[in-house]
Amino acid sequence: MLAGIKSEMANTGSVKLRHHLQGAALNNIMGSVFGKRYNLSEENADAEVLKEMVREGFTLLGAFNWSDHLSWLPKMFDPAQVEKRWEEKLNENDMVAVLWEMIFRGTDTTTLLAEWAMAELILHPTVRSKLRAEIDSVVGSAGTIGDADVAKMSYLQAVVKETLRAHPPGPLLSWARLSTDDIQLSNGMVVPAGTTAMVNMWAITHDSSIWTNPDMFDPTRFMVSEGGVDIDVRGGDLKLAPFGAGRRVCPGKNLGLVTVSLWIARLVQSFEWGPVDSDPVDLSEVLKLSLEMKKPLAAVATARNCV
Ligand code: HEM
Repeated sequence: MLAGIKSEMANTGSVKLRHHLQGAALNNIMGSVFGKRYNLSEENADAEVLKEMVREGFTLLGAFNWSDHLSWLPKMFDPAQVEKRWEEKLNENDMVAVLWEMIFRGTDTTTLLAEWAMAELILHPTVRSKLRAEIDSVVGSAGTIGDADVAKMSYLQAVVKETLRAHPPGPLLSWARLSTDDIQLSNGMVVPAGTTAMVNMWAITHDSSIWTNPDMFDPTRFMVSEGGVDIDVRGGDLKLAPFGAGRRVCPGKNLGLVTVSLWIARLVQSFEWGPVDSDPVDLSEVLKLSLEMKKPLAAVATARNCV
């Protein structure tokens, strides 16, 4: 990824970060699932097909589905035999689906989170230099950053948490859920069995009764040493549960957090980042199944001596 960014900068004078992140994300997941990696410095038909499948998967999953709202419909019309297969054991198609789900869920989420984080870092030079100072203090300006180093970087983790709060990649978690029983809420309301419910995590993470200045990008809110609070973003605190919580919590949450933290640390260590004057950073959002930057991030990345 770093070499690709350097080369695009040399050729065009600026860099569109998203496709570099998508390539790295795909390689990461394909490496974990199939032990396979692509050489992304040249065109690769397989990798392009996979990226297109991920894009299509998100569009389909986010599309309106009558069966989510009319619980009797699948009993009458169920071409994929979903109802019948509840009773069966996992077959080969199910296993393919599980592996595909990891590729599909693990690629876009990490890409988008890293893109949002870099956009905020470009807009906030003081946050960026504080992060750079932390990275340099842990590994030096040219040291290779590993997972163990990331664990020592509390400000980096705060930057990732603040990005998850400001721009949760799955703002509606998995969109629709169907309640199987009547559920009594703590405020006295009852959600009757058979209700389709959505959790709006974006609304929770922007609620001013929960967060001070929710529209401000401020990683120190998670720095205990600076008066902030350390929140477990992996489902332990519903104020900020960008991976969901409970039985259907994201199984890739630890991998996602480590991956994105490592990418951001390496990107900040390796390049000086700045905006493109003719193409400024725009934080407008577009909601697909995930929350994307409407205008993909363009930046100027000047290599430091460690690349
Ligand atoms: C920063 C990165 C990531 C974010 C923000 C994220 C977020 C989410 C969210 C919000 C859900 C839905 C949870 C719910 O409905 O309660 C989910 C589900 C899921 N995620 Fe992730 N995810 C990330 C990375 C990954 C990775 C790296 C993988 C795979 C290796 C992965 C695999 C899955 C799978 C398989 C599900 C479906 C779980 C189920 O339905 O039971 N995710 N993720």
